[in-house]
Amino acid sequence: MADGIGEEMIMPGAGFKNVAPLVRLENVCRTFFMGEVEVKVIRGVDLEIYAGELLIIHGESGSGKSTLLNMIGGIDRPSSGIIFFNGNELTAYSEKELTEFRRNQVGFIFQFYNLIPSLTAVENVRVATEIATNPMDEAEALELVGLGDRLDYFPSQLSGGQQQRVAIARALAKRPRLMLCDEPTGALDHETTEKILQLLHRINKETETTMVMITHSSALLAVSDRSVTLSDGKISGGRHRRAG
Ligand SMILES: Nc1ncnc2c1ncn2[C@@H]1O[C@H](COP(=O)(O)OP(=O)(O)OP(=O)(O)O)[C@@H](O)[C@H]1O
Repeated sequence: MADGIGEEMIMPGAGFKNVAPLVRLENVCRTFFMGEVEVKVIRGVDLEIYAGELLIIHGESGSGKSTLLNMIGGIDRPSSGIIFFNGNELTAYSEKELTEFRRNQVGFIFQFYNLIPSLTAVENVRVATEIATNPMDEAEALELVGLGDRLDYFPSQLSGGQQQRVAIARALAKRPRLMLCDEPTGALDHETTEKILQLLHRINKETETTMVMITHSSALLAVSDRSVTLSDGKISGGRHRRAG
């Protein structure tokens, strides 16, 4: 067994031990039907995510990482099992409550930035702030990601890394409790990847926003608080950063 890998190591790190989890998954399963064929993608996941931590989810392609992230973010619902957010049973929410939850509590960042081409950077961020209850100023959010001088640029006038920064600002501007990042650097070159991951790490530490991220980057793994591995629809192991 590799150093630091094992059942005991998927428990939260030292700084997170004595707090109630922000998110708790209990025996979560997700099955899809392809015609008559039943595909069991997530097969009994128990997981706790602590406020302020940066958790990495690993796993081979097709292991169910995005499916799991989507259920945590209220984009999708489990076929069975329970998810709690901040002590409330997310899986019992109505569609309306789930929409409110996504709007106010969750910032999503995807591999492809999903910016609206006809809107400027500041207008793209406004798409999120307009419907959030306690947003930050759009310019402030863009300032935080290093784009204070690009407020009026359209996506086509920005590099891939800058477009992802706009997407990060859009997620951050809602002041979400939870940021969910699904391969946020999947479309970027090595150098830009490092910069975006550094930015996300800085945001996690400075704003204490809880972050769950699917990434293959070993650089981020070194500084993340904890990682878990998804294999065959279950959590098969993980590790957390050692103190010191
Ligand atoms: N809506 C759906 N309908 C049917 N099957 C689905 C659906 N969504 C996901 N799946 C299946 O679930 C499995 C896991 O998909 P998922 O995208 O969660 O994996 P992943 O680990 O994120 O993969 P990757 O690293 O390649 O992005 C795949 O076999 C996929 O085909």
